[in-house]
Amino acid sequence: MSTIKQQSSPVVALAGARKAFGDNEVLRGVSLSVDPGEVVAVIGPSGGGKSTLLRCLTLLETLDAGSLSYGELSVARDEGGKTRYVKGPELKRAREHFGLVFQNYNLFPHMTVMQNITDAPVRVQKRQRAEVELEAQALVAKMGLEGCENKVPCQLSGGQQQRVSIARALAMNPEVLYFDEPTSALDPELTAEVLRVIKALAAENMTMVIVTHEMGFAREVADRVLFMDGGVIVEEGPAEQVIDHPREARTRAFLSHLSE
Ligand SMILES: Nc1ncnc2c1ncn2[C@@H]1O[C@H](COP(=O)(O)OP(=O)(O)OP(=O)(O)O)[C@@H](O)[C@H]1O
Repeated sequence: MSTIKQQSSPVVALAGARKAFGDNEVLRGVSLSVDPGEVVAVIGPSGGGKSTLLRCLTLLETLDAGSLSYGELSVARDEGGKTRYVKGPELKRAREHFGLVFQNYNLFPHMTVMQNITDAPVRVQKRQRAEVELEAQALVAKMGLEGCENKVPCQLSGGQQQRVSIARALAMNPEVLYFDEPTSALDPELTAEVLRVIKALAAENMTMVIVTHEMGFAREVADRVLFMDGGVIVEEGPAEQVIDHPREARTRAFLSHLSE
């Protein structure tokens, strides 16, 4: 858990987010603001809208209504109950604010570990290859992946692949890193190594929003826990409150069905 809190504007701010798929209203007025260095865990039952929230925050889905900004950049504005997005170079700039780590790693299968990590900084950010490779080498070490540099994903364990995908996201120098159930495809021993890496990032004050079913991990790492159900944030606060002493009956009912 990060201890140093800075007084500055939020890294990301979402307000009044609404999203429906046909008749299915998946987000029904969600607001979320994340400060620099803050770690937010999002928990809740299946189908509650957690992944859709992340997909809207990362511009993989568009909001029907509501607004979204990254730092000073207003990415999407609510105009009379309908969301309008920035376009072209501004949209591209918006994408540079965040990184996303998926449940199933989403690595390029034909590329080596180093190529997976260096591809986007060189190709998208047009940075110098030599400088990017130096940084990538440091990320490989930080993720405990020494010796894997020239391997392709199918030669790695799931835990190693997920650590490559974290390194790949960090290589873009994002201001906030989003995780969508980063360990749900992993066996328990491989889960531990990925959680250790995320905890180390939290200790370095990396701003993160983590959708997770791991309650013990959420308790340890999160400054704030959001409980989402039915497309709304039902309860929000420190882990001691939301996980250990939930006030809301819906939160209590969900947690009582989980084994840690
Ligand atoms: N692209 C889509 N098209 C249609 N319906 C969708 C789409 N994406 C999500 N949904 C629906 O939105 C609802 C919320 O799904 P979402 O994946 O956001 O929930 P979740 O809380 O992340 O659940 P889980 O913990 O199971 O991943 C579900 O009813 C789902 O079927």
